[in-house]
Amino acid sequence: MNIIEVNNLTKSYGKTNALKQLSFSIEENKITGIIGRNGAGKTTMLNILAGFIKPTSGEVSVFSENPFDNLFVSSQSILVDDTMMLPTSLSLSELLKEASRFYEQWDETLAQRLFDYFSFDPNQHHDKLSKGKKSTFNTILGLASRCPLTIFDEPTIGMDEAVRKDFYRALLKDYLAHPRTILLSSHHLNEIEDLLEDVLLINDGATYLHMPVSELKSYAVGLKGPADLVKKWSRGRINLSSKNLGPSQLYVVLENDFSAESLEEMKRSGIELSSVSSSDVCVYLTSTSKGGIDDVFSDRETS
Ligand SMILES: Nc1ncnc2c1ncn2[C@@H]1O[C@H](COP(=O)(O)OP(=O)(O)OP(=O)(O)O)[C@@H](O)[C@H]1O
Repeated sequence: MNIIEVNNLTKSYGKTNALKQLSFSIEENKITGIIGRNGAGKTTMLNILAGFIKPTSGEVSVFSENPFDNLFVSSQSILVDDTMMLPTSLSLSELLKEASRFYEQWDETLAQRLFDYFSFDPNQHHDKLSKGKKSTFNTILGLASRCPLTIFDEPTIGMDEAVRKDFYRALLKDYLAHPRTILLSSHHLNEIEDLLEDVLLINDGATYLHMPVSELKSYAVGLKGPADLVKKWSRGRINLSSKNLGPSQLYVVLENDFSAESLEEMKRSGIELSSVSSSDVCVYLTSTSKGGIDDVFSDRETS
């Protein structure tokens, strides 16, 4: 069953089109990574799903309802991000108590265990927390709420590496024990890909790709070797990235629609094949140039 249906969703801010005819659907009880470059429209889209922003046009349905300003949708979903506005007059322990009153499926024990594990002071106030601690507290709300739709928009901002790992682990363990629909936006696909079932790649306000992460891992292949040979195999193929590795050596990343026989033949002819991480695939697919940052320096290097 689809919990989210988005059709031709557009959101404009004056002349800026943050979302352009975005369409996708999300199945119940899956973890989907929301991936995209800066300014792609991820936050705008997630805020529309949570009912905080009204679309300019198009259709959005969450739990079969229009999410905008919808009490049912807000009781069944939570959006965790670094702009969460929590009452400054309440202490952290009072905030947890308030959350337990609002969210039907709130897990008191989990909230308290995570709170203690991350060494929070119950009398501390949210607005006085450091950036990383604020993010950590917000993720406790996200996990313990056990909302059927849980949205994390770049939840690890400011967290150190150990806390990020702990959060991902806690998310996975809790999800396995209590499956629900989770959307997780991040700029670090390499860190979260093992958690994900699907990836939704947004580029310039539109859906670029929506597929199981396992498929994304084999989406592309890297070819390195003599330039003439690499060029021969690249002919007529979709080239995602290309880099000169010296006067006669070339590295290209191609969409991997080669047969097993072709890949074997390439190897025999002296081409080195390599896998391309799903994170790199997303970067290449959404890049405006084939050579990446190297293109900025290309004329200087050859002059
Ligand atoms: N309130 C706003 N007013 C005007 N423009 C906005 C507003 N919010 C977002 N935008 C614009 O909409 C586009 C999409 O922004 P959005 O924050 O959704 O992208 P994002 O993918 O979350 O980016 P990032 O990865 O950098 O957080 C950007 O061009 C942004 O400048």
